[in-house]
Amino acid sequence: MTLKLGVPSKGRLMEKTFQWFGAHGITLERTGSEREYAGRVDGIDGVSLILLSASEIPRELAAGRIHLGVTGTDLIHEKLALWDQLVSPVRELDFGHADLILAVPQGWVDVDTLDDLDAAAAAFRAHHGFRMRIATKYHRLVRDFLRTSGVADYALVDSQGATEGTVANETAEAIADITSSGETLRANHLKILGDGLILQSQATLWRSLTAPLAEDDQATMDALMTRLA
Ligand SMILES: Nc1ncnc2c1ncn2[C@@H]1O[C@H](COP(=O)(O)OP(=O)(O)OP(=O)(O)O)[C@@H](O)[C@H]1O
Ligand SMILES: O=P(O)(O)OC[C@H]1O[C@H](OP(=O)(O)OP(=O)(O)O)[C@H](O)[C@@H]1O
Repeated sequence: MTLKLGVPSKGRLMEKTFQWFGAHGITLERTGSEREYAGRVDGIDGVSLILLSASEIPRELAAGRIHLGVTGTDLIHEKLALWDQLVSPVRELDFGHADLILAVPQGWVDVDTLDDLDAAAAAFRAHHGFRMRIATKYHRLVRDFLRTSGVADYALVDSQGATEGTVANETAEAIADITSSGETLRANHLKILGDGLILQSQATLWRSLTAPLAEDDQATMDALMTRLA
């Protein structure tokens, strides 16, 4: 058997994950053609590389189909109810930093806090006859956050990308998405609510609490943990 390590298959997260493991003497690389999702691990025996979408890594860890995986805190908390019973964080990797935030149009001059948003939501419904729409792909995290904050008069609209554009496109009045430099928010004339920080995320190495470990896998896991410590 081999220990299965799930890593994002493309983009910033893949490159930085490869660099991070490289700095610990473990070489991860893609093999085959540019479009083939195959990979190799050098520098430690008994580990195989599984290239996956960052958003699917939580599910694979939870199902025990991979033993270890790199993905953002945001995706683990969003995709897995009771995440701490299914996975455990091994190391925060100090890249992929992003904040999940709630933002409204810059033109909403009277709305700077969640209390303001709550008042605006009630006024919006009275005026338009439907609930204020918040576009996001983080349904669980946003619902939990707004429940705790006492905001109830809204409807979530699913947006799997280009979320900041939904306000200009008039498919939503507010958004909840991740931000890092803030440029996408500014370019789309949105402002973050003063108390609108939902979650701070970064790329993290997670260990599955459900993946079965054969005896030789356990030895490989111990060796890997020592190398990454
Ligand atoms: N601008 C950013 N700066 C820093 N981290 C980011 C940024 N955008 C996304 N991330 C982080 O990268 C991780 C993957 O996000 P992304 O949305 O790119 O993945 P994905 O949609 O699952 O990818 P795929 O298209 O393969 O499904 C998340 O944990 C997210 O927090
Ligand atoms: O604060 P910034 O540095 O501008 O980064 C934030 C943007 O980055 C992510 O989008 P991504 O590039 O992954 O594209 P997406 O909108 O299709 O998810 C995120 O969804 C924001 O739109």
